[in-house]
Amino acid sequence: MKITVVGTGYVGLVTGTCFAETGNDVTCVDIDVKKVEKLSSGQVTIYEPGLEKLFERNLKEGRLHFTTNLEEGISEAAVIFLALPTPPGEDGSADLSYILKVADQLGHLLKDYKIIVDKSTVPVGTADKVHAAIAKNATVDFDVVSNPEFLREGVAVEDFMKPDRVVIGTSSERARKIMADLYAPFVRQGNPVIFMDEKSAELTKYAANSFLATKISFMNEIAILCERLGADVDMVRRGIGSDDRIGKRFLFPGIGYGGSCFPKDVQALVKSSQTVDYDFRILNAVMDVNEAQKVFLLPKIESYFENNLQGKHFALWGLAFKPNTDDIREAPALYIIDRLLAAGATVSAFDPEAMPNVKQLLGDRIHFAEHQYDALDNADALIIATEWSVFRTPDFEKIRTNLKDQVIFDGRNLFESPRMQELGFHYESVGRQAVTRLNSISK
Ligand SMILES: NC(=O)c1ccc[n+]([C@@H]2O[C@H](COP(=O)([O-])OP(=O)(O)OC[C@H]3O[C@@H](n4cnc5c(N)ncnc54)[C@H](O)[C@@H]3O)[C@@H](O)[C@H]2O)c1
Ligand SMILES: O=c1ccn([C@@H]2O[C@H](COP(=O)(O)OP(=O)(O)O[C@H]3O[C@H](CO)[C@@H](O)[C@H](O)[C@H]3O)[C@@H](O)[C@H]2O)c(=O)[nH]1
Repeated sequence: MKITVVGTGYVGLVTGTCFAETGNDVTCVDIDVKKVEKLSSGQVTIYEPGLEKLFERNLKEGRLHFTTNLEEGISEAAVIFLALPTPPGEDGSADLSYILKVADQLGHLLKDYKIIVDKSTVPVGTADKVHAAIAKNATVDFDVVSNPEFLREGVAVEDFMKPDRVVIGTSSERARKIMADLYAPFVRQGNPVIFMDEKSAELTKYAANSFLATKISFMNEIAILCERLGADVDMVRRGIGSDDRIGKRFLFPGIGYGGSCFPKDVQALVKSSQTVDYDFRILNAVMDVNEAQKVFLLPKIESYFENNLQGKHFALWGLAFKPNTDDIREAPALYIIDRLLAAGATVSAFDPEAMPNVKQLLGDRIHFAEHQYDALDNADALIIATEWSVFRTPDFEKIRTNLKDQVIFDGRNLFESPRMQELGFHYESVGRQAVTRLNSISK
């Protein structure tokens, strides 16, 4: 099938590449000229494990094309996916201007029946708005379908190729058949395509993200209780996660959820609720807890250094909002850095992929280390903000000798507390009791 993806960012590039991989002829359209040039010349513009190989193969075999020209890009397509940004507007509700602008243009450009698919995360009622914006100028028949995307960054290819489910919202029988054909290769594993109306599909996406964010904020509050009551959140997590009704996943406490989706989508659902005169109380609490959680380590750090961070130097491992991505949108590490700098401290950071993005944002306000161990030089303490695999089994001897003082604040619970104590560290984490060194080995 010939398909077009409008918007070749994270979701657009993965969507286009994966549809090409299943034999479709895919044209990706983007207004970013540099991005289109890079992609056309074979350069993948995002860091996503497994994507490059698929991208190169499909580009070489002629199933992937890139253009900045919308008219040319959609001319032969049967299905047009809109994978455009829906950032928070000034009041926190989803900004639909990117989507509606393209919808408006499409109305002028459609020459035969096409399906226009909202792949972006959009509030309930957007399919109707997109339909109206196209219909204003269109002279041919078309359908608008809601097909939200559930991929996670870092495992995006796997999520797309083997989805837990595909949600397709449409009231058109014609569109339903074409969408079912398009997704047939992805649901061979027995996972379902769930057909529903457009509004339910739109709400499903927000409900999924908001529910997952709720799980995280809930566990972060349990972690606080664990610390105060003398319990261990790892034990509690295992204890409740073994109940199938609760499930093992997304119960990891930490320093808050970040990324380009949860923060904006939870906020957008709260705003949507307000438009129908409903105060979504649980989600307001989820957001409050997350705000506090992003800087959860700060009071621990301040207390250790007796409320004086002036002149202190910190090593920071992890800048991306989670491992296996270079994405720093709403990354908790950035909030920690801000607070440390404001308190007069300095920071030397290391991240396997995200440093170029942070450099663009912060310039020389912090130091970027060549290697994870270089970041430790002369540091008063190590702070861990992202659970990259390379941080999980470090050379503790190197940490000990490179750090000025053997102190670790771990926002991702990477290590076992008793072991850290044996190794001679002062170690504080999330939802577990702080341990202090048995034998202090200060330099
Ligand atoms: N990033 C994720 O993990 C993820 C997962 C599921 C859903 N989503 C949702 O998918 C949507 C897209 O997210 P993203 O992270 O891919 O965004 P992104 O910012 O990475 O990419 C958007 C792309 O659209 C392009 N663009 C903007 N205006 C355009 C126009 N008029 N014509 C053509 N291209 C245009 C931009 O240049 C950019 O390349 C959002 O609604 C997001 O909430 C994101
Ligand atoms: O137990 C957990 C799991 C996750 N997180 C944090 O939650 C955030 C989001 O993580 P994750 O969901 O893995 O990343 P995203 O790539 O943002 O994916 C989410 O957002 C996407 C965009 O809407 C959806 O498509 C995905 O289904 C949804 O998982 C990150 O900051 C994680 O550190 C935790 O703190 N504890």
